[in-house]
Amino acid sequence: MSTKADESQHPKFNSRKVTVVYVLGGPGAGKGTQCTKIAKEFDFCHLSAGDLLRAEQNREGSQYGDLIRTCIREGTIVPMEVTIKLLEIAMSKEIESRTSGNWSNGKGRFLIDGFPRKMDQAVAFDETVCSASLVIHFTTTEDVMLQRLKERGKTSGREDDNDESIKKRFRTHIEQCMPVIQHYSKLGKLLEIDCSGSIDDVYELTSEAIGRLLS
Ligand SMILES: Nc1ncnc2c1ncn2[C@@H]1O[C@H](COP(=O)(O)OP(=O)(O)OP(=O)(O)O)[C@@H](O)[C@H]1O
Ligand SMILES: O=c1ccn([C@@H]2O[C@H](COP(=O)(O)O)[C@@H](O)[C@H]2O)c(=O)[nH]1
Ligand SMILES: [Mg+2]
Repeated sequence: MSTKADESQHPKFNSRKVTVVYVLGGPGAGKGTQCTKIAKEFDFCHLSAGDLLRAEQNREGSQYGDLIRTCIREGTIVPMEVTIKLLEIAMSKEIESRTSGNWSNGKGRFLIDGFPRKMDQAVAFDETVCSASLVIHFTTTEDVMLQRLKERGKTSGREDDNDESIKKRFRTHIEQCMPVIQHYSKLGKLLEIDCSGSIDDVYELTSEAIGRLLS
């Protein structure tokens, strides 16, 4: 994978045709869980930045494998060029594969889960790939997130679902991700959803917000 930017067209996707929703929240807040449900009901493509990075980490011949592994274990943010390129490739593939279906004429809907995590990523993606229409921020306490991660860690096999990595991921969330959330709040694009309740309760609030966006 080359991270060389395509400078022929900026942004690559027109936000009037391609709807992008960023889904943010601390580690274990439930972003992936809610995105899976929304994608199914509202015909969104769900792209988890973390999942794309893990797949690239495990791809034979990837020059970024070691870098990604270290960042994930340490709870730090992978340089934006890598993550943005992975997202851009995944979006292009999805649009290409759906041109004969509901997404005709290059239209599309993307839930981008766990991205942008840092200000440089937010600015670069909005400017060069596609500007987000909405930013959902799932909020709850670290205690709730910790319990969810501990439970998930029993079976997830994720290298970062351990006490040491979780502590670092919480710190990164506060130091790097919160400024991104404040940025979108100032732009009037932020919707905060309390995710302390059950999966179904949180989904009710989330699906209402997505319904409003699409109406
Ligand atoms: N509202 C909820 N109530 C109870 N458990 C939940 C809720 N939402 C998600 N979970 C569980 O919590 C764990 C973490 O959820 P999920 O993987 O969706 O979080 P995430 O925000 O994507 O985390 P990460 O940032 O680490 O990828 C999972 O085991 C999931 O089943
Ligand atoms: O934009 C991103 C998103 C994620 N990362 C790294 O991946 C891990 C895991 O992400 P999850 O969303 O929890 O699956 C995250 O802690 C970062 O290390 C990233 O660098 N950039
Ligand atoms: Mg997740």
